[in-house]
Amino acid sequence: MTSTSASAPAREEVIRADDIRVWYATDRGPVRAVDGVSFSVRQGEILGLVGESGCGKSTLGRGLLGLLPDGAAMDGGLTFGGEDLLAIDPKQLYKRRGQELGMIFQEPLTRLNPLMRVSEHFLETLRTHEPDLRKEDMEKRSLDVLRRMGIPPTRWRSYPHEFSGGMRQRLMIALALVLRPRFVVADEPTTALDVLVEAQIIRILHDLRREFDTSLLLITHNLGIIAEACDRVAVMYAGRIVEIGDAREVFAHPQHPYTQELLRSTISLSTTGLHYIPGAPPDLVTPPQGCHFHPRCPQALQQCLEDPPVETLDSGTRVECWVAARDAGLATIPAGRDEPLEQKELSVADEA
Ligand SMILES: Nc1ncnc2c1ncn2[C@@H]1O[C@H](COP(=O)(O)OP(=O)(O)OP(=O)(O)O)[C@@H](O)[C@H]1O
Ligand code: NI
Repeated sequence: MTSTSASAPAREEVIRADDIRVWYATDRGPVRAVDGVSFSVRQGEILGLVGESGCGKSTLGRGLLGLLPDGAAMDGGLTFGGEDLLAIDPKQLYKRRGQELGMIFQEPLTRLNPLMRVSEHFLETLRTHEPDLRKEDMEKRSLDVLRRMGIPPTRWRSYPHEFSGGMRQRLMIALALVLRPRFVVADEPTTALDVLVEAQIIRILHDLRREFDTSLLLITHNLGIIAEACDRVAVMYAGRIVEIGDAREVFAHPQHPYTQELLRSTISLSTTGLHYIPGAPPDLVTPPQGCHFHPRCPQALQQCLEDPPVETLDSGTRVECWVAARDAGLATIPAGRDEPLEQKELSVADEA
């Protein structure tokens, strides 16, 4: 099913993020939604991005494409197809590279114009980004992508409201893919869809990779989708990527306590529904010092009040955690700092 990136030959990096930060200006001060994130995505690779609500996943995805809303600011290094994009105003990025960058949004209805037919959506998109294409070629290419998404040519002149929710989502995906982007961010493409559509979308994502070598950042709450669709997975917590590695490896041997808790909560929700991660992600105006997860971490030590080291293990997994680094023999914790941390937040949440 899923091809493992481990056995595939090393491939060209399509996008590389270096210490990316994104913050929103608010009355209370800056919300540090993405707080120093580094990773790359190779050609044809599907990287999953998971984490609880409010951890900064959508902000990161939008930042990579230059699609941040007003009031957001970003810095750090960003390379796309070898070109250094640091110098480019993030807001210009989408205009310049829009054809090579695609975004599949969470809520298809708000992105489709109810007054425009399917045909007009496609032709307008192609005219904007590939004005030299002949109209008949635009039509041919659009119909081909629609067919792949399971939308028959007879719907070419339909309006968005004539489609079911699942079909509209596929319409959105087709619209993003008609430009044959090299890198696509899909933000919760399967939320609110039934299992059948979900399976279909996963298949389409695989087709896409096979045919066009598209690279994908797939944002989802659904760890099942990550397991089925992704080569690698990045786990985000409070603006940081706390763990990133081969998807199978991370699922089999999660290193960060947050990843472990996330996996436990998913497994038990689908069986007994008993386990959840106590507490909630922090306010990103004033995140906790040291490891941002320490107030909720069942394994937290005194040392976790200091910024955790970023270590790459033999398995290739990169993890940001004192306990994981110590257990791998990559960090020593000073005597006296290895006592468990008193967990006020956990006991409060457990009583609730
Ligand atoms: N326009 C905005 N202005 C101010 N703060 C914002 C804005 N958009 C998002 N945030 C804040 O930034 C943080 C990260 O939000 P983001 O939507 O990126 O998280 P997420 O991981 O995608 O969450 P979800 O899983 O719910 O989609 C949150 O604390 C959120 O409240
Ligand atoms: Ni989001």
